[in-house]
Amino acid sequence: MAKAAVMGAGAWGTALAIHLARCGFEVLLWDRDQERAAAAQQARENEAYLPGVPLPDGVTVSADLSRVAGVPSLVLAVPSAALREVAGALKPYVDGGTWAACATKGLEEGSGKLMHEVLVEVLGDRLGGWAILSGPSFADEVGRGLPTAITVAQPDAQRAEKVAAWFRCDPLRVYTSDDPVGVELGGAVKNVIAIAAGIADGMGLGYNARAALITRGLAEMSRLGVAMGGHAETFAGLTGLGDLVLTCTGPLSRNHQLGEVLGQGTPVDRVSPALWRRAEGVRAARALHGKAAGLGVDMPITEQVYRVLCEGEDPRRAVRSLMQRTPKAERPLDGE
Ligand SMILES: NC(=O)C1=CN([C@@H]2O[C@H](COP(=O)(O)OP(=O)(O)OC[C@H]3O[C@@H](n4cnc5c(N)ncnc54)[C@H](O)[C@@H]3O)[C@@H](O)[C@H]2O)C=CC1
Ligand SMILES: O=C(CO)COP(=O)(O)O
Repeated sequence: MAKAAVMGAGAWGTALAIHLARCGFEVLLWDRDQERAAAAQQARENEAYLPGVPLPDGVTVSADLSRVAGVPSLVLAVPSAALREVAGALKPYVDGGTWAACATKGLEEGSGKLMHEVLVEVLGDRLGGWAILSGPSFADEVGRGLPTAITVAQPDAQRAEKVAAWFRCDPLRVYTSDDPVGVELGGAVKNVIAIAAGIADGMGLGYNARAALITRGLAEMSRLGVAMGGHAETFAGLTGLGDLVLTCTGPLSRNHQLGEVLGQGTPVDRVSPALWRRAEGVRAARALHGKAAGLGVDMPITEQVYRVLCEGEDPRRAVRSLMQRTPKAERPLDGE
């Protein structure tokens, strides 16, 4: 039986491990926490992160990293803040026979690097190959076997196809892309826009405001993505528009949930630490703030989310600032 290892036993890692077991893999699900790993292995359920979804027989949960040695298919599903550390810890256990799919959505804070750049920097010379996995995919729904479409991205089509094939069984439909920059950037920016949409919903601003945020969020995502070397059309796909629609409208999104409590008037320092930590958009807003400024790209919604999260801006003032910007012609994919 083919073997796979999923790094990170949070909601997404657990859902992907369950899915790979469905596709016929014998899966090691690695949790950094020994006690939690033992509890999930015993209960056949990850009660802490994906409650109510049983672990199939093909999934073994363990905190023993050395069990990754010799496993050819690796999936990284840790938060962006942990990717460099976890990839570094994997060094002794991977070799040219190991291929890695990175399912993390975000940018490295400080460096502003994309996740595949971090992965290649740390493990690139050891791995046989890598790809990015992204798209509109709530872990809970994938875990429960609901139909989902995702994208696997790699500049080389054959390599993308090799990794996409791991995930190709019901209920996942897996597309490929040759644009990892665009695919990844979409997944990082949508988290920030989902916070904005959550804020608007929390303030009761209505469906019109939400539609405007999704559309103008797509415009700023595309602007930055193209400036970074991504392809404009990628942002109209699953990993751009698709994931924006999901997380800006779906109450399951942690980023949307965070925005909603802020929009309802909870001050930033009163937000539950777990929600703050689990919303990738917080780290992405900080990273994108620097990146957009460095590249001279205008990202007004991201900028206002950054101000609300990091500078204590009142969401009502943030909305006013966005509404009072100088009127201009609408050029959705490359203009202002
Ligand atoms: N939950 C979802 O529906 C989806 C999440 N993602 C992405 O997957 C990544 C992980 O998200 P979730 O699983 O939802 O997060 P989560 O909050 O459910 O779980 C995070 C997991 O990472 C572990 N972790 C945290 N710091 C660590 C470290 N330093 N070393 C090792 N492990 C560490 C935690 O113990 C926990 O098991 C994020 O980038 C997220 O954007 C992508 C698609 C769907
Ligand atoms: O990326 C996701 C779905 O595609 C999950 O979104 P949240 O991290 O906002 O929950």
